[in-house]
Amino acid sequence: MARLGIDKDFLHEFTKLEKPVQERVTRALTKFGHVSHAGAHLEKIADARDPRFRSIRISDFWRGIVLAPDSGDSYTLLTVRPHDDAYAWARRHRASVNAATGRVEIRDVAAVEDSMPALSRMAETAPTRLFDHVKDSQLRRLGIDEQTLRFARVLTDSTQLDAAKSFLPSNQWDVLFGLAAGYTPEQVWAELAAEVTEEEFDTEDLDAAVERSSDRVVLVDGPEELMAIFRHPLATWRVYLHPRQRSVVEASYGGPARVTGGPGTGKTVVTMHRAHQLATEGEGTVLMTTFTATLSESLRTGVQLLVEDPGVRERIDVRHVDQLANRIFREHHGPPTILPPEKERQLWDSVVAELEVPFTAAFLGEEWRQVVLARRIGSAEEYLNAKRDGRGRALGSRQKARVWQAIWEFENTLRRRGVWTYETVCVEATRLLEQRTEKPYRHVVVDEAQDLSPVQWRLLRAAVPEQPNDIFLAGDTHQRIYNNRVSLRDVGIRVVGRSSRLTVNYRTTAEILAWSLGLLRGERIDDMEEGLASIAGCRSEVRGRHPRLLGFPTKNAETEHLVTTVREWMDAGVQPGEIGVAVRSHRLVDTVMAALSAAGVPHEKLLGATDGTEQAVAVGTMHRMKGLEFRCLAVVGVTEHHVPPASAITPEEEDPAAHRRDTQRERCLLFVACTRAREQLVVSWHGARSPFLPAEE
Ligand SMILES: Nc1ncnc2c1ncn2[C@@H]1O[C@H](COP(=O)(O)OP(=O)(O)OP(=O)(O)O)[C@@H](O)[C@H]1O
Repeated sequence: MARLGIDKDFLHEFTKLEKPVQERVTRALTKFGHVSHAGAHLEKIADARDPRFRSIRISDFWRGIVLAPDSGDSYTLLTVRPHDDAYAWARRHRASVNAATGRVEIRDVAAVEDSMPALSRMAETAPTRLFDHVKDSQLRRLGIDEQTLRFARVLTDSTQLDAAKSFLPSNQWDVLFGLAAGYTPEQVWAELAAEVTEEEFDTEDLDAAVERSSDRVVLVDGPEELMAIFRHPLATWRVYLHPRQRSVVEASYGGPARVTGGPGTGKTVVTMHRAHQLATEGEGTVLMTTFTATLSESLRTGVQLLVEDPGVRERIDVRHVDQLANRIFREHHGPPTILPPEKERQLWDSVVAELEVPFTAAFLGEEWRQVVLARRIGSAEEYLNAKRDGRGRALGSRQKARVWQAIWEFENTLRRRGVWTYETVCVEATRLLEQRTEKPYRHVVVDEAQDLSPVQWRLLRAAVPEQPNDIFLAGDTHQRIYNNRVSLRDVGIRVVGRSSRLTVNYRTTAEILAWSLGLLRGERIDDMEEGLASIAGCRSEVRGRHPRLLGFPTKNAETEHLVTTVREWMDAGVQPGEIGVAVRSHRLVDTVMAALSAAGVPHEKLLGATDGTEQAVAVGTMHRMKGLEFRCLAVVGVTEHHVPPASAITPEEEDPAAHRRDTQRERCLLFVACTRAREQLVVSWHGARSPFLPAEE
């Protein structure tokens, strides 16, 4: 029976085809998958560059190009194009097997040949060449074949290599990119070797190479699987993991492990696959968790898509961390009466007034969370001796005694009234779990780890016994958007020696990523292990438009322009659901919604997770944007005094450390918003621009 494979690049192309063409493709391939003599549907192409290319009829006007190896029975769809274009593609491209990885690769041979004469001429007069420092034998060992070798030898600078990204085989381009970026051949080999076995590959056996190429070809078992892939083509992660991601997913760890990486590097994808893997191993229930309801909702959708076996799916419990605390609490005490945040603030105010302590309610609330709860302090003595890292304002012992008095009064009032805050529910649930010998979970997998608070980490630690593969966490401290900071070590989670970093961004173009990274330049950001985190090396290999920065005299002019931009995107074929508008305040959400309404543009307020299938432009606060992505994104109202808003920043004179921390958090929030854009980003303001934006260029 024939096996159909779909090349990853085609899935990206598929999303951009018009609906009727997509339907034709699905129909043609479903028919193809049904017959036992699949070859019967394929036609030889007389002048194809690669004799193993065949064409498949999609409609009168459209053709697909399929790779049909000489032996074996697997067929891989490489591209679908208008008739003439498809044949032209087949005349330019060739498939081969990479000697180092044993995987299939496709290259535009004609483009390599066309660019050689000019590059050779330039190289003749250049004093040095890009790869002078690397021997031929080293390049060959890294999988560079003869044609790419000749090409690499005439390169004189890295912009020429950048331009070759679109036509060289991608694995080989990656190797050259690494070497040009200053990595030694050994370092590049170490990256490759982590992904492949030390096996001799038969570079003629394309069929075996297709089987090995799970990073670029998905082999489809039957029409239903094919339909599922085409229904969610953007969920390419469902079927593909980069080998580096796969090694993180499949590793066995002696204890807690974590993966870090900049935005869009696939951390969420990795956590879902990790949960799937652990649930498949079947040692017990996997808790998959994060810090908000919206995010856990999108994890749940992802898990449903990814995990087909209902038995395995049942072993993955997706819930956000406060939900877990609430569940454990209820099991023992029934539902808690929660004191809402504004009431909590009033309670602090009344404590301040009653005891006449010289501190603000905000200061006391933060001291309680970040010192008392975070360090599990239960007595005045413990508080007097406690480290107060990260708390700006120094306190003498008499001041500490007064703070403690206020905190004691606050906690005592909660007890007396029988009310709880989210934090105290979490603390109580942790106490209950610590008493249990039977823990509710065998594994815990955490996404967006940077935003969990110390009390939440303690809860998770208590929910799973300490053993191999107990906790797996993914996060990026550059994307922290709440005030929670933690030292993992302090909460009993040691990941030393079990940390991996992902560096390739799959979401955003290189232009958008580079510009967004510039927003954080110079910031010192912790790594949750008492050191500093680095985002160096985070890169995207997809090129696109530069972000557009636009200032307007008035808010009206800015929103009018936003409407025009959204219309232009839609006219260019972008679906409304693929467009997002991010703003800092709820009030601006309403303004933008009103402007889109008046213009008749379909839109909706972002309340929960979205997978881009809604037929409406998503408008939401920057906080709501976490974990999402949009093909085109406008970040609006990035105006002085609005980003950051004065209300979100502790005045410097009141507490310089808190001021720095708040400012950094707001900067990170803008960074998170901007890195949600996949292809196009527009950042605008009215009046003076936000101090976070680079000054006029
Ligand atoms: N190996 C891969 N090949 C192709 N696309 C990938 C791969 N891994 C991830 N992606 C895609 O990249 C995008 C970003 O992935 P994901 O959301 O997991 O990143 P992240 O690191 O969690 O991002 P962030 O921290 O910004 O929320 C998604 O569209 C995902 O489908």
